[in-house]
Amino acid sequence: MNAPTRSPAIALHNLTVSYRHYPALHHVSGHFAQGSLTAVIGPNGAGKSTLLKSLAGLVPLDGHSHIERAPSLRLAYLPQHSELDRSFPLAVRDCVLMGLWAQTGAWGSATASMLARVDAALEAVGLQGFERRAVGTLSSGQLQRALFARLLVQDAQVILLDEPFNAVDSQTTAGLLALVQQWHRQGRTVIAVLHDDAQVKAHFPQTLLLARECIAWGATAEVLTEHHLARARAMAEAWDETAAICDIDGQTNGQDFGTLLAQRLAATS
Ligand SMILES: Nc1ncnc2c1ncn2[C@@H]1O[C@H](COP(=O)(O)OP(=O)(O)OP(=O)(O)O)[C@@H](O)[C@H]1O
Repeated sequence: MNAPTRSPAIALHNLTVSYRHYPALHHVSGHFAQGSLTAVIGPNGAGKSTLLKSLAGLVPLDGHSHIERAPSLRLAYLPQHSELDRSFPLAVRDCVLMGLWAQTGAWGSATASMLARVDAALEAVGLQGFERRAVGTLSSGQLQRALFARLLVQDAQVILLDEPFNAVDSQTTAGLLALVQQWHRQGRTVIAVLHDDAQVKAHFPQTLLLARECIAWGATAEVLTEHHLARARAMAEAWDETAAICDIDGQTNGQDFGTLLAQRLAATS
């Protein structure tokens, strides 16, 4: 199954990422079309966050992998909640202003127009009046809105969202989803890790289903089939957490991964 046919914003060539020689993601190839809106789904531990981190340039790729994108492409990344340090003493307005870091520089000061952009972004996410609040005092939903405001001021062409609606109530989710739709209409490329299949079906035209490798990638209705989902679950059950190497022939750590996987898949067909 192929990813969309519009020109690629980002192409993955045999993308493989390992942690301490243990493969979290392997041999993923395909592309995110420019302006596409893609959900990345899969079981826990499927490599979804690793994919986003590799796109953001935060983890090293294995030797034979390559991510192809224009060097000038501006990219914004929203990590998972659990990876944020909320104890850092930072006011909401400064947190959002960090989205303009490329323009302010590490020691530069914000101009009046930058502060106006920050305030407009805070208003767009319904956080006017919260400018001086410490981020550590915000609720989960308020913090996520502040982080979306930061994405707004970043004005990136590619936006990476890792479980953006986790621990967020339905009303806030609806508001944040409206922003995602707005980014899509503006022609930005949006890639979001999600766990809610109904949400994916309703709002995300493209889906990449991962189980450490690509199970399916294309139009959401064609990817979210019981066959593909069962295959992803079977892959997850067959994962060998102690495998020491990633081998393209399917042999891991001296064990016949292919035979084990075939048994699991036969049980689901
Ligand atoms: N920094 C790390 N060091 C070692 N192993 C890691 C690291 N980060 C992730 N992993 C491992 O890589 C695998 C893929 O993790 P990843 O977080 O990408 O999966 P995920 O699909 O996002 O999972 P979830 O749905 O649970 O968030 C997991 O087995 C995880 O334990």
